[in-house]
Amino acid sequence: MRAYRSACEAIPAPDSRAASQCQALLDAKTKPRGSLGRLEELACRMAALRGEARPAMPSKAVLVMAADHGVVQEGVSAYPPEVTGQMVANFARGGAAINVLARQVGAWVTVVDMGVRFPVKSLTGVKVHRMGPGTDNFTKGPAMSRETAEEALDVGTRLAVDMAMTGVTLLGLGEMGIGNTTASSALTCALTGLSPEEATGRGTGVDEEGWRRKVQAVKRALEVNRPNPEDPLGVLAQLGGFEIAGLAGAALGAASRRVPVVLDGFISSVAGMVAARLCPQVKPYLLASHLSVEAGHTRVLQELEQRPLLDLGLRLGEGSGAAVAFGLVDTALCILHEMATFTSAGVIDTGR
Ligand SMILES: Cc1cc2ncn([C@H]3O[C@H](COP(=O)(O)O)[C@@H](O)[C@H]3O)c2cc1C
Ligand SMILES: O=C(O)c1cccnc1
Repeated sequence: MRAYRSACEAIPAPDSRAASQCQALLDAKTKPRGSLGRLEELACRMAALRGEARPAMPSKAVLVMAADHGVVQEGVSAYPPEVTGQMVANFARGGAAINVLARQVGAWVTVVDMGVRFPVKSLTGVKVHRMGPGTDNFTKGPAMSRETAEEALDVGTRLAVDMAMTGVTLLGLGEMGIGNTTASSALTCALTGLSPEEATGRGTGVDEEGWRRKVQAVKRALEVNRPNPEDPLGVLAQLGGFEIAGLAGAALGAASRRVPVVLDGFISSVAGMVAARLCPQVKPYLLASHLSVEAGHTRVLQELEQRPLLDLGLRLGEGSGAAVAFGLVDTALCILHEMATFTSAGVIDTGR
C-alpha cells in the first residue's frame, strides 16, 4: 500500500480525556478560569493530539518543500522561476526569513527539493526528492500524473514519519515555489467551488494586469482539466505542485505519529486541505497559525474549520507564520508546566 494511505489509516483520534485533564490542570492555576483564553485552548489541543495531559514540545521543525510550476509561462508571478532555486540556496545557508524565525523559536528547518527547475548545485543539507524539473503548465493539461502525485505524497509522508521517529513533536509546513499561489488558487476553486476571482490574490505582488493573467490562467486550468472535487488525488495531479503534494503527504505522516501540524499561509493551508480531502482523519491535527493576506485563505481555513491564531498581514510563505506560532505553542505549554496552583501558592480559589 502507498505510504500516505497507510499513514491515513494509522492516524489516532484525538484523546479527549487528555484534553479535559489538561483543562483541569489549567483550572487549578492561579488565574480566573479560562482567563488565558486561546492559549488554554491551544495547550489542551496539544494535549489531545499528543495523548498526554501535560505535553512537552522538545523538538520542533519546519519542513520547507520547494518546487517549480509550469504555469509561470502564463506570466503569473512578479518573480522568475530562477528565484525558487536561489531561495533554496538561501535556506541552506540559513539566511532566509524562515531560518531567522525558526532559530528564534528553537526549531529545525528541513529543506527538500521536490522539483526545482534551476537548482543550485551541491548544496549541503538540502534533501533531494525531485519529481521532475517543475510541473507541466496546467493551463494546457494536467500538472503531473496521478502516479507522480502519489509518489510526492509518499515522499512527504516518509519524511514526516522519519522526523517524528527522530523526536520531532511539532511540525510546521513551509514551501517555496515561484507560481505556487496560482496553483493554490486553482486547487481552492476545484475543491471549494470558490470562483477564480475570489480565490486569486497578488502572490509575490503582481500588478492589476498580472492579477488578471492569474485569474485567466486559473479559469483555463479549470476548463482544460475539468477537475472532479470528489477525486482529490485527481485534482492534486491536475492543478497541484510537487511541493504541495509533498506537504499534504507530510501532514498525513505527522498525524499518523501524533505530531500536530502547524499550517503557514495560503499555500500550506491548501496542502492541508488536500490532505483532509484525501483523509478526513487528519483534520484535527491541522492548526492554522495565521491569516494570510492572500485571497482565498479565509475560505480554505473555513473548510478546515480553523480559526487562525494570528493576523499579522503576512504574505511570505516558507513556513514563516508557522514558526511565529511555534512561539505561542511554547507559551501555552509553559503556562501549563510552570504556573503555580491556587493550592501551592496559597491563593483563595472561588472556583470561577
Ligand atoms: C524572494 C522571495 C522569497 C520567497 N519566499 C517565499 N515566497 C513565496 O512566493 C512564492 C509564491 O508567489 P507567486 O505565486 O506570486 O510566485 C512562493 O515561492 C512563496 O513561498 C517568496 C517569493 C520571493 C520572490
Ligand atoms: O500565504 C502564503 O503562503 C503566501 C502568500 C503570498 C506569497 N507567498 C505565500
